[in-house]
Amino acid sequence: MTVKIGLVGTGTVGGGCIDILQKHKQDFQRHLGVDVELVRVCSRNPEQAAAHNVADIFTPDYRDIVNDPKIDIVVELIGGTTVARNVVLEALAAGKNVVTANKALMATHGQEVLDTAAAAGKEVAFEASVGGGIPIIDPLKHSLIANEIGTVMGIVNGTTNYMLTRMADNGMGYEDALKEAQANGFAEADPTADVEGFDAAAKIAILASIAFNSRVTLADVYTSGISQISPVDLEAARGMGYVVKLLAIAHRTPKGIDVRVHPTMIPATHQLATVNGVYNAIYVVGDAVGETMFFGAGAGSGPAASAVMGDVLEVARHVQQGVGPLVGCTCTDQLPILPVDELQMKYYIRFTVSDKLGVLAAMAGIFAQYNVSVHSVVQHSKKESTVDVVYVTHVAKESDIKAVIEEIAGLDDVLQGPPSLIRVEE
Ligand SMILES: NC(=O)C1=CN([C@@H]2O[C@H](COP(=O)(O)OP(=O)(O)OC[C@H]3O[C@@H](n4cnc5c(N)ncnc54)[C@H](OP(=O)(O)O)[C@@H]3O)[C@@H](O)[C@H]2O)C=CC1
Ligand SMILES: N[C@@H](CC=O)C(=O)O
Repeated sequence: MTVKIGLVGTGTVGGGCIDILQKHKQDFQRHLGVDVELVRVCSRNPEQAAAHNVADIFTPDYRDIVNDPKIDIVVELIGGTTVARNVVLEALAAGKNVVTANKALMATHGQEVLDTAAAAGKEVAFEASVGGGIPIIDPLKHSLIANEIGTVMGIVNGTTNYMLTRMADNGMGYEDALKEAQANGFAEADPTADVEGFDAAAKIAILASIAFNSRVTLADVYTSGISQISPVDLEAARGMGYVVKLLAIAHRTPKGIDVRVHPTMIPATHQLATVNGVYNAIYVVGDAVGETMFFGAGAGSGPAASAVMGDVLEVARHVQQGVGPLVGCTCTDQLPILPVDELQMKYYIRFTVSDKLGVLAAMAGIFAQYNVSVHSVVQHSKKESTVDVVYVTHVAKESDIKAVIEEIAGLDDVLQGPPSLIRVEE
C-alpha cells in the first residue's frame, strides 16, 4: 500500500520535507518497507513549489488537500494559530492523520486538536514542534515513560541562541544578529515570537504537558525574552564567569508546576553554557534514569524537516499496519501552575543612570527598603554623563525584585525604560 501525503506550506520546513522525500523515497521503501507518495502541495506562492519541482501538484487552496479522499496524512507547515488550526481540524474531521511542526498551535489549541484526533480515531504527531531536529517528544512519550520526570529545561529556541552567541562571541549588534538568524531560516515568520520568548514558551508548554502528564498551555508560562539584553550584559556576565542563555524551565514541585522562559545567567562550566549558535539542548531528569540531555540543531530547513519526516514515516507505518499511536497525549493529571512572583533566586539587574551624586545612594535605599541584599555592584562608564550600574543580588523573592525595579525606574535620574533583568541559576 502506498501512503499518500498532502503538504500544506512549502517554505523553509515544507521545502526541506519535499527535498527529503525526493532524495530518500526509495530508501524508505527499501529500509523501512514504507511506501509514501507526495500527491499534493499547497502554499500561497506557486514559485516555491516550482523551485522544488512539484509545480504539477500545487494548489493555492488547502481544502483541495484536506478534502482529497485519497490523502492519508496531511502535513501542516504554515505556522500560526488561525488558518493552521483550520487545516488541522478540518483534516482530522475528514479522516486524515496529521503531522505538524506548529508549536504555537499545539501549545494554544493542543487540547482541542488532540480531542478532535481522538474522536476521529486519527493520529497527530508533532515532534518538530520542539527542538527542531532533536528527538525529544518521542523519547518523553516512549523511552522515558517509566519515569516520574522532575525537570525539563533547556535551550529550545535556535534564533535567540544564535543571536546571543553572535553577540557574545563576535560583538555583533542585536539587529544584525537577528537578520542573520532570519536569513538562515531559523526565525518565525514574525520573529517577535522568538526574541520575546513566546516560541520557547510554547515549546516548554508542550514538553511540560508530556513530561508531567498535566496540560500546560502557552498562557501558563511566565515569559520574558532577550530584547532588553545588550552586549554590555553579555560582557558583564562573562567577566563574572557566566554565560547568558534564554532558558525554558519546567520543574515539578510538591506544590505544582514551575514553568517559565527568561534570559538566564548560568556558570560558564554548566552543560548548557557551551550549547551555541542554532544548537538546542534539553535536559531531562527522571526518577529512574537520572540526568539525560538531548542535543542538536534547533531550527533550520534540514533539521526541522528531519523531525517532520520522521513523524510522517511513523504515521505512515501505522496507516499501513492499521494501528494507532502507542501513547497519546491525554494529560490525565491537573497540577497547579505556580505563580512566578513566589520564585526565589539571584538576579542580575542593569540600569542606565545619570552620572550624578546621590543616584546610587537612592537606589541602594530602595534595595534595602525591600530587604533585597546585593552581592555586588559594578559601574561601567557608558558615555559622558551616563553610567551603567549592574547589581547582582543574593537570593531574593521575585515580587520584591519587581517592586525594586518599579521604584528605581521611577527615579528621575534613571534613564532607560525597563532595565536588563537576568535571573541567575547556579
Ligand atoms: N523554520 C524553522 O526552523 C522551524 C519551523 N518550525 C515550524 O514550522 C512551521 C513552518 O515554518 P517555516 O517553514 O519556517 O515557515 P515559512 O514562513 O518559511 O513557510 C510557511 C509556508 O506556509 C505558507 N502559508 C502561510 N500561510 C498560508 C495560508 N494561509 N495558506 C497556504 N499557505 C500558507 C507560506 O506561503 P507564502 O510563502 O506564500 O506565504 C509558506 O509556504 C511553523 O509552525 C514553524 O513554527 C518548526 C521547527 C523549526
Ligand atoms: N523559530 C524557531 C524555529 C524552530 O522551532 C527557533 O528559532 O527555534
